[in-house]
Amino acid sequence: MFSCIFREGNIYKNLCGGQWTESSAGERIKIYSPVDDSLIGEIQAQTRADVDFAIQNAKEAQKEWAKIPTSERADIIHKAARIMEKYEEEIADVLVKEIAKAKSSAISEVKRTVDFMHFTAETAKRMTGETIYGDAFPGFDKTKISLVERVPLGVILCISPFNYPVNLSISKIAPALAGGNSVVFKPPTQGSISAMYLGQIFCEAGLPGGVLNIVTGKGSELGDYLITHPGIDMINFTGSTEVGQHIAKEAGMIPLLLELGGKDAAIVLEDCDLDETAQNIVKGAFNYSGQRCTAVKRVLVMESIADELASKIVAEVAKLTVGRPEDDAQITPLINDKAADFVQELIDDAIEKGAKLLIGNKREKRYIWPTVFDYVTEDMRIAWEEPFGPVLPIMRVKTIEEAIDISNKSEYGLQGCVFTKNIDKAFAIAQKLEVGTVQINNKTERGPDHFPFLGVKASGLGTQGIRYSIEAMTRSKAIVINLDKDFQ
Ligand SMILES: NC(=O)C1=CN([C@@H]2O[C@H](COP(=O)(O)OP(=O)(O)OC[C@H]3O[C@@H](n4cnc5c(N)ncnc54)[C@H](OP(=O)(O)O)[C@@H]3O)[C@@H](O)[C@H]2O)C=CC1
Ligand SMILES: O=C(O)[C@H](O)COP(=O)(O)O
Repeated sequence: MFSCIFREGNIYKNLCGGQWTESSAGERIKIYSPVDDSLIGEIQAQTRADVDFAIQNAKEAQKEWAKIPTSERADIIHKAARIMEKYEEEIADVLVKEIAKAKSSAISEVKRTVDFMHFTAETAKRMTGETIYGDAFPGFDKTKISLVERVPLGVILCISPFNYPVNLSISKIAPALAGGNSVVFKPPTQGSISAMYLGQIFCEAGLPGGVLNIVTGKGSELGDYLITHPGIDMINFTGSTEVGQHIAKEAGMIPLLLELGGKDAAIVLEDCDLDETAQNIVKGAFNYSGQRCTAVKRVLVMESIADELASKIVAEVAKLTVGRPEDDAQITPLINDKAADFVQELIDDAIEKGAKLLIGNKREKRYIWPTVFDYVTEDMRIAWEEPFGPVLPIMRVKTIEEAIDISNKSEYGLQGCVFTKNIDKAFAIAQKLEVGTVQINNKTERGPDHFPFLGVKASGLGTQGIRYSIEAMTRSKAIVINLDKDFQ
């Protein structure tokens, strides 16, 4: 086997067709740290010809990979997970520099990814097909039997976002491979170096050449060529609603799994435990500086307890540390200037339209101090738009119906949460919220990773989650046996 060394100095190469490749145009993209603008490394700016090469290799390798018994495919995924543990510290350090994730969260991302891989390998081994007898349908009998198995879709294009470049990449790649597919993986440009370790670990684990192929380059330049390529059989994408909707328009008649933006609401009723609720909301809103699709992005609170909740939220927010990710600060610089400018725009709009600033509205370059507004009204952008940054709007409501109505008016439908001790009320609200998942007495969040995770409306299409992802990237194949009726 060729050596698994994916970098020379700080120049990173891509695993492609079982080789470590460079851009055929000889072009590279420099990756700088959002923390201090230092140069972290250079990735390949690949061309259309490189994409063709990756997809052609994926196509050929998939045929053989699908023939390998599931247990052997699972063994390779287990092995890759064990190898990833070896790189835990190194990958976490890259995440800290490349996407400004606090060190402890970066370590958690790697650990969660290792667990995800082991669970995927085990789940794949336990997935079964089914046998259906004809006699349940009028006019047929037991001589007609359908044997239904799940078969791979072929070549899966996996595209992941910057905020979890390791975990949200493996949450596509591992289930795709487990199901017998090959993969063309396009990591986020800011996040590529962290994501590139996946090529390294699968190479070390002995994954056959061509089964996993990495393509790097700017989505705005290479994206359309990838998503419309006739060699791609399915697209599994996590990222912004804007790009997700563009993919849905352009991709043609292939299956899509899209996990997009959100505007998750926390509905807070009078009888909740206010201390726990405030702590939950603050964690949910400000982890990784709010750069999570599942972040709590607005609070809809009953008027009678709004003052008390707001002061408890402010007390929790005041404890958050702002600083460098290597020092494990809770609020770290946003991913780029554009993101910080956008968050500042939403803050300025809220102030201009009369929201009451409770804490925050301080900025230094890409650092935005955690900001909370009270008395946010429906005419303000922050009531509807996803900041992907550390800003939390509080909207006061008079009734449960009003809270449900505001929650459902959003274009998004990822998650929602309800805080109350009354399970009957919680359940009734949960049933009315137009979202993929409702959390009762907990912040909105994706995990544990074997639960279904999905968005409705502009938040997505299809369902992720270990078993659900394997199902989404395989299809039913039926073979019907027609027995001789004379032997019945
Ligand atoms: N629902 C969910 O599970 C999640 C949703 N998100 C959402 O993602 C957004 C933040 O992530 P961000 O990375 O900025 O999202 P983007 O949509 O900007 O980018 C996501 C990925 O798509 C690529 N891309 C960009 N343009 C195209 C194109 N035309 N065709 C194909 N691929 C393309 C990007 O590449 P490049 O980096 O080179 O531009 C990147 O790899 C937020 O809106 C957030 O809510 C994030 C995480 C989870
Ligand atoms: O990228 C995201 O925002 C994730 O899908 C949410 O994951 P989390 O709830 O585990 O942070």
